[in-house]
Amino acid sequence: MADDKRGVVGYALLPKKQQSFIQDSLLSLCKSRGIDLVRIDQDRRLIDQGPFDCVLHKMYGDDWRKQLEEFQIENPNSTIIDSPVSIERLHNRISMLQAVSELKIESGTDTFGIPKQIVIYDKDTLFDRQAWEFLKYPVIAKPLIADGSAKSHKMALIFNHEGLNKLRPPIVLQEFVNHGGVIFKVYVVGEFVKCVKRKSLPDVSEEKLKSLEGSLPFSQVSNLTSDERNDKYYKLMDLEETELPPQSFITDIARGLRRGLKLNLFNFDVIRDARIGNRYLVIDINYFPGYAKMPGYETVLTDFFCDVVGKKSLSEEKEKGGVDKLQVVPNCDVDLTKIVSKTCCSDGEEKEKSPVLQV
Ligand SMILES: O=P(O)(O)O[C@@H]1[C@@H](OP(=O)(O)O)[C@H](OP(=O)(O)O)[C@H](O)[C@H](OP(=O)(O)O)[C@H]1OP(=O)(O)O
Ligand SMILES: Nc1ncnc2c1ncn2[C@@H]1O[C@H](COP(=O)(O)OP(=O)(O)O)[C@@H](O)[C@H]1O
Ligand SMILES: [Mg+2]
Ligand SMILES: [Mg+2]
Repeated sequence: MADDKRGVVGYALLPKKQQSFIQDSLLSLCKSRGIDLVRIDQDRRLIDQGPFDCVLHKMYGDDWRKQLEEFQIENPNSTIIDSPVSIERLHNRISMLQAVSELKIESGTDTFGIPKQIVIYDKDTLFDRQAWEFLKYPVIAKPLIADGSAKSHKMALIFNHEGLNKLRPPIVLQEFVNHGGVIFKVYVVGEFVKCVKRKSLPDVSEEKLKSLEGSLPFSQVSNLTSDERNDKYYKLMDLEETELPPQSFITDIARGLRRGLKLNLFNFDVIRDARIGNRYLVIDINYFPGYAKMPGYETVLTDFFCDVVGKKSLSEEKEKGGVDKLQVVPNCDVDLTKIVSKTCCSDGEEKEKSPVLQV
């Protein structure tokens, strides 16, 4: 694109996402760099709107997917961020983490992987302890489907057999790994990678486990409100004291995942195994996460949009075209493993997240 021609990025986001992501500060920075962010009207067909150099979206469903396909056929030069097929892989907590297991990275002394886990489709298997004897209590029960619904975030820490009663398969049972109560969130925007710290579930000692009963439901613990964060229980875990993982190691994983998943906009959650100080476990990958919580998100996203629509980024402008252009990961045709469309974890009731975890 000639650098004097404006780039147009159309966005299709749910109202909550639009509110958090499309901030005036982002709009004006984009504008000053020759990019217009334009809302896609979801009451009209996508194909009747535009032109868009890029379509940015976090919308689901067959109809939307068809609209994107139609749009791409009519507008082959437009870039869709990201391909619905690639995004769908993240809607299943098993296929999501397979991408991590498939990664081959030379990592020196630090190692990475995923926690031991099993997918449970029925109650018989759930209560058949032999079927998952390789998992020791405590375990975390997660809904198999991670489609962004409130239900898909409802989890439970299971301390013993009694805690299984409230679970509703299909679920993933995953080994709970003590990690010092701090989680690392790694935000990826194209080639850009940023790792931040957030509070997580506290460790469960073997001693404590003996006295714990049944299960403990929780939801989106890393998104605590500031009141919850100041609660004396969470204050025990000192975020500042916790060292970040080595940046180059995290960047290698992030870039490997980006290529493996064929996605440009995602984040992943990493914990450091408290038993083995240099072992890192990826536990969750999210499409188009809450970027507005990332310091300087406006610059990072604006640079990315410039790359996508073929405009010079700020650093290129400064260096007068001296650096290579970033490559947007192209759309792909990944064959999805089994995707189940409905699931429920725990007792399925609408419970509030529990700010104070009595572990
Ligand atoms: O709303 P936010 O800003 O907390 O962002 C959520 C993410 O929080 P994070 O950026 O990782 O702290 C959140 O990440 P977690 O699953 O909490 O690790 C999800 O990405 C969530 O999307 P969805 O509900 O899974 O579709 C994200 O929600 P949406 O903004 O997409 O609704
Ligand atoms: N295997 C695990 N071991 C220890 N803590 C975990 C594990 N899996 C998840 N958690 C904790 O539970 C939280 C929610 O789990 P996660 O898989 O990230 O679900 P969500 O998609 O709702 O964010 C994590 O942020 C972390 O605090
Ligand atoms: Mg998470
Ligand atoms: Mg998630």
